[in-house]
Amino acid sequence: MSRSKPTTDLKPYFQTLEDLEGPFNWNNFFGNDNPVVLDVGAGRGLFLFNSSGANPDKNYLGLEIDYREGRRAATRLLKADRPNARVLGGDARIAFDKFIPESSISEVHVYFPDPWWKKRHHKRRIFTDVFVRQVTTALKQGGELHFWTDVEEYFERVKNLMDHASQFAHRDAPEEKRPEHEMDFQTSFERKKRNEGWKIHRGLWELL
Ligand SMILES: C[S@@+](CC[C@H](N)C(=O)[O-])C[C@H]1O[C@@H](n2cnc3c(N)ncnc32)[C@H](O)[C@@H]1O
Repeated sequence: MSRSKPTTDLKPYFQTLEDLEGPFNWNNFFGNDNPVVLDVGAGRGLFLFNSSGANPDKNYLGLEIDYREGRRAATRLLKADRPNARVLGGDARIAFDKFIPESSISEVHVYFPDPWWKKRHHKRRIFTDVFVRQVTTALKQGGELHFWTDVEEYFERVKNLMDHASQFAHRDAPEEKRPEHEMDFQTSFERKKRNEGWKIHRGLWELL
């Protein structure tokens, strides 16, 4: 993982938690009051890129602990001139704790988080009971939590956590379609995993 300093020419598309002070004021951050969507572990930013283009009336913020990946995602957004999308370098768990105001987020998306296969490493997974509490605090009423993974055991664990989160209602995830174009997958990992033939488990919950 690369934690080297960001190149400043990517500002404001890429900034790090160290560069900023929390909690954010979204109007100052994005320059408008449009709904804010978070992508936790944004990777190379395909979701940010496609969704910010398709929904110019929403603001997108990717949280990415690997600065090199985050810069790559931000470069894509800079080249496409997407004023409604940004990447924040740093640990999403710290971002939720210190930077994201309560009841201010419309959607949280978690796509293919690192599975940390070994049981003794499961505590390093991003999606834990603490994370559910952080997302509950961050989301507005009616806000959505999207979670996709190819790891069945991780999905079952998340379903179990969400079954116990009484503030959330389970909703049907959108129907799975195979995009015609390789750039139209939801994320780079979706493209990779589906091309390898893996089944994708998809969950959607709404904050009541
Ligand atoms: C397997 S990749 C998936 C990337 C992307 N969501 C996709 O579907 O293509 C998981 C990503 O989560 C990032 N990540 C892991 N832990 C994180 C954390 N605590 N905060 C922010 N990003 C994290 C990793 O650096 C990596 O880019």
